[in-house]
Amino acid sequence: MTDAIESAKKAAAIQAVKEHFDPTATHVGIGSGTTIVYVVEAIKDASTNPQIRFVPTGYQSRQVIVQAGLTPIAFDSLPPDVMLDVAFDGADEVDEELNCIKGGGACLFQEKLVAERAKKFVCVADYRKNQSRLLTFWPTIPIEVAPISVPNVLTSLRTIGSTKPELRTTLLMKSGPLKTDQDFFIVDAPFPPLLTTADVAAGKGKGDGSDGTWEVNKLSRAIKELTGVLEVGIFSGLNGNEAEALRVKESSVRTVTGGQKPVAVYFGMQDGSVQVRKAKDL
Ligand SMILES: O=C[C@H](O)[C@H](O)[C@H](O)COP(=O)(O)O
Repeated sequence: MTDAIESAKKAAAIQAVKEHFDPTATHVGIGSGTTIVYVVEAIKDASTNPQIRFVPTGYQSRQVIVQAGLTPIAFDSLPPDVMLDVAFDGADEVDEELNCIKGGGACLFQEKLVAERAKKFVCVADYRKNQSRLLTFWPTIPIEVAPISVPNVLTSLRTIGSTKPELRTTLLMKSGPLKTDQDFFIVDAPFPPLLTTADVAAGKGKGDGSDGTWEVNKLSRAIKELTGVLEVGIFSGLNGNEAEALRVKESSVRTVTGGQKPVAVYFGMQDGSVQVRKAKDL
């Protein structure tokens, strides 16, 4: 990585933590990847609560927490009524409606669990991830699948318009598929650049695959429906604020599922500045 990219990640992390981390927070989600390391550094400097607990999104994430001298708590040992004050994570690509592609580093299932458990989910990234449509620069949708289902899932993905979906293999000396924290595999599926909901409303395509176009949410649901798919690396739909507002409006029972879309994304730019893309209601 160049110094410019690393500096961009760090600048974005510092600003995101400054604006979204309450030093008295009790439970914070920590995502995976290289950018999150700068987030953890900034949180360590800012936290004033010795009782704070950090929920990791996998092995690497837990290592980052522990190496920073902070205390991890497993996702499944969270008391049922506890929502995370905030969850931070990286992203592989973000569109102008704040939909994200994640899973470039093979972490997406636990990342989605943690994002949905947070009152607010905040992403931090460098300028390469800042695009108007998903699948502009980042080439594929990462999908976590049960090993035995790989042939079926590949066939189904081709049927719904993915040109050349592939099982992700390790880049190391050994051959064979890469395994996730769940011991599952990752399939990377390319599609043409995805439409936003605004694109569909403007008549730029049906977005349901029938005319060769896919809208972000529709593609995410279509892939998730395939038997053998554990989770899709598209984070879309509601953000935490929207999910909470819907619960209040419908007087619905609180479920543990919040929003999976970030309320804000911080992009570190090449010139050292930080560009922030926020949800309308923030
Ligand atoms: O699988 C990995 C995660 O989704 C990461 O958060 C994502 O790939 C971004 O990673 P990085 O910060 O290293 O670009």
